[in-house]
Amino acid sequence: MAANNGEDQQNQLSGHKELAHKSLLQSDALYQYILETSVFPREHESLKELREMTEKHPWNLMATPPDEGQLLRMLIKLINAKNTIEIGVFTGYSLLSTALALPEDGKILALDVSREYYELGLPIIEKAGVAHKIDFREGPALPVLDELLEDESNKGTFDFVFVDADKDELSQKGD
Ligand SMILES: C[S@@+](CC[C@H](N)C(=O)[O-])C[C@H]1O[C@@H](n2cnc3c(N)ncnc32)[C@H](O)[C@@H]1O
Repeated sequence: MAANNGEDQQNQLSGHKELAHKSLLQSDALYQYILETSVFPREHESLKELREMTEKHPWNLMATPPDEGQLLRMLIKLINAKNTIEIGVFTGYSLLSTALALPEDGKILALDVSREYYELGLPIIEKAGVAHKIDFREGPALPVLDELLEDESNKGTFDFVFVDADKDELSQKGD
């Protein structure tokens, strides 16, 4: 990763404060320490670019924080996931984390009611060379999941699902 200058670091610090509200950790200072010493040094340069672009968006608090992005990456690698579903893409931070963690022939069915959000991050995803792994579909996730469930041939084909939208309703589809 390229070394940060002072201004870059200042920008990152202001980003931490907003992201810390979503963290499981109760202490902003501890969260910031973890980001600086463990998360940011391991963050892929395309994820950094996407995160910094998203921080300027009025709905930036919707974005997956970078520590969770790394957890996703770890889980995907641990189970050797190949075929995944993501529900709730926004600008694509978790989607890009997943795409980077998957093998070259890995696939993500990515669902979001807004293509507009997805297209904000798409140029960065394309530059990272992983757009071919993504099948983005615009619209509510539930009908797509129902369709997948109806088709018996889909049984056992998905090995990882990240639900980051409408969790109450969609959790009923967890089986
Ligand atoms: C918390 S954000 C997702 C954050 C994203 N995972 C990231 O890494 O930045 C929730 C997203 O879910 C989308 N959404 C809300 N309800 C939905 C639904 N029923 N089906 C699909 N997407 C939905 C919203 O448009 C929004 O982009």
